[in-house]
Amino acid sequence: MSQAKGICFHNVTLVRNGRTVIDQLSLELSEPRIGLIGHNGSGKSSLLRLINGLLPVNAGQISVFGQNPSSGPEKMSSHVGFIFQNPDHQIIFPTVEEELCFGLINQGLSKSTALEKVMTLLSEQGRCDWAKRPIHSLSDGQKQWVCIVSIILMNPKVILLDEPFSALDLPTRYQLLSLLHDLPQQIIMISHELDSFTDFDRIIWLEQGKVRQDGPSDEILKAYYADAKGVNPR
Ligand SMILES: Nc1ncnc2c1ncn2[C@@H]1O[C@H](COP(=O)(O)OP(=O)(O)OP(=O)(O)O)[C@@H](O)[C@H]1O
Repeated sequence: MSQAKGICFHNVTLVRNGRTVIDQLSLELSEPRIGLIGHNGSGKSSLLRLINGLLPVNAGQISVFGQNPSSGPEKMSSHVGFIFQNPDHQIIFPTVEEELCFGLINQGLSKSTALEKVMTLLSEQGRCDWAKRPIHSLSDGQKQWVCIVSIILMNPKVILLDEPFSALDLPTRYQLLSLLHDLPQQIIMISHELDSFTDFDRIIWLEQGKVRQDGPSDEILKAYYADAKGVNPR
């Protein structure tokens, strides 16, 4: 298994509640933009959770930039940022400023340096006035923006997004997609909104914890649509 360069799965199996949900999966994930698709329950979220150590493997090995995710999500946080579907599962502080400072302070920055970084980024985004805003006053899209920005501040090597747009309207989705589009980090994203994968390098289609198809996004999305419409019944 090649190490250090990126994310590698070698014969990985994950069992949840007695059911095999990732089945002897071997993958190298090195492209800058990778999409994960598949029907409900096919194992997409489980796969992302293996990468940042939220779930431990039952068999096989995973290497994430040379590190074993079994060291746990906190240890992985300098390499891996995770954005959940529901921002309320991620946000823990009452104001935007406190939420954004938290990860940086966890990474060892002083409170004042963390605040300086947060204010610089808010200013770059034209949102200085957001610093003191109570989280409960934000819409779902605005909360998701805070989650994405909090991950960007921590500067991980890869950002994992688990259906980040499912509760958002179209304009908010496009704003967040444009924010993600310009980031230098590798992105691995799950979405059922397939037009979110415009410009992605690679799409992996999961089925029952195995790869059904894997390749350039146009090709795989076309096959997925055709399958869903029953054009290519198996
Ligand atoms: N917390 C859990 N405990 C036990 N089993 C779980 C848990 N979450 C999911 N599973 C099981 O793991 C399998 C894969 O689920 P997973 O959430 O990874 O699929 P998914 O492809 O992300 O689905 P969806 O598109 O519905 O989000 C499913 O069979 C599901 O029942």
